[in-house]
Amino acid sequence: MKHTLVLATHNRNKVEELRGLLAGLPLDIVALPDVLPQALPVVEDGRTFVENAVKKARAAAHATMMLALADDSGLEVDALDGRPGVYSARFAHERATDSENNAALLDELEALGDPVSAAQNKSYVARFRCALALVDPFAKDGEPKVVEGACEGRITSIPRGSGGFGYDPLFVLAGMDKTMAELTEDEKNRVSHRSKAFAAMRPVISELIVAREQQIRGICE
Ligand SMILES: O=c1nc[nH]c2c1ncn2[C@H]1C[C@H](O)[C@@H](COP(=O)(O)OP(=O)(O)OP(=O)(O)O)O1
Ligand SMILES: [Mg+2]
Repeated sequence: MKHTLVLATHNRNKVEELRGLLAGLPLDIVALPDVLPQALPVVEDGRTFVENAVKKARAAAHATMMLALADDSGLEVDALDGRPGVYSARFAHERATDSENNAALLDELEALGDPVSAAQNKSYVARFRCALALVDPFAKDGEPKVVEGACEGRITSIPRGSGGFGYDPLFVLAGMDKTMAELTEDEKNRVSHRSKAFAAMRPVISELIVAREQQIRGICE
């Protein structure tokens, strides 16, 4: 039996990556914009990635009555005291594109000093963070299941690569001489903050599927 899971995101790149991560689970996966014609009025005003992920998953689960998985993620730069953080998607301005955000990030880093030389040193240390929230609209306790993952690296002032999305071309992976945008989708899905969070989410989803099937068998018997 297949269960339906809605990906509570309007970001097509996340949909693609999450589909790859969910492969092998007995799920029919749909993206929120494909099942709801209008965007849900979710204000991403949480103080943490977890709060925002829970808001998005709850809204999608209640609007669709499907099992909903949401992702809230972003970039933390040590030299900027953890910014852009939860404001990553709107770092340049409220409706910013990825390239506007990347330019805003480099502008801020440049204001701190020469980015090319500083990229070699600790001040440009950064990490991607991801919170994933799963909400089952039929769960008795109504509690979301939440996991987190992070991926360490540093910011380079010279963008490289055409894969991925967001800040990927500026993010050099720790221990590798590659930006996240120079990885294939499969490679990114082995190292990213999203994949690390998902490694903790996969068993949670599996257990939920087993529990649902037991429930259904109970009703049928
Ligand atoms: O793997 C990633 N590679 C590069 N950049 C990334 C990644 N993961 C998140 N990011 C950046 C993009 C965006 O500036 C922000 C996410 O913002 P976030 O609100 O979670 O997503 P979003 O608004 O694009 O879609 P939605 O809220 O509908 O899920 O962090
Ligand atoms: Mg968002």
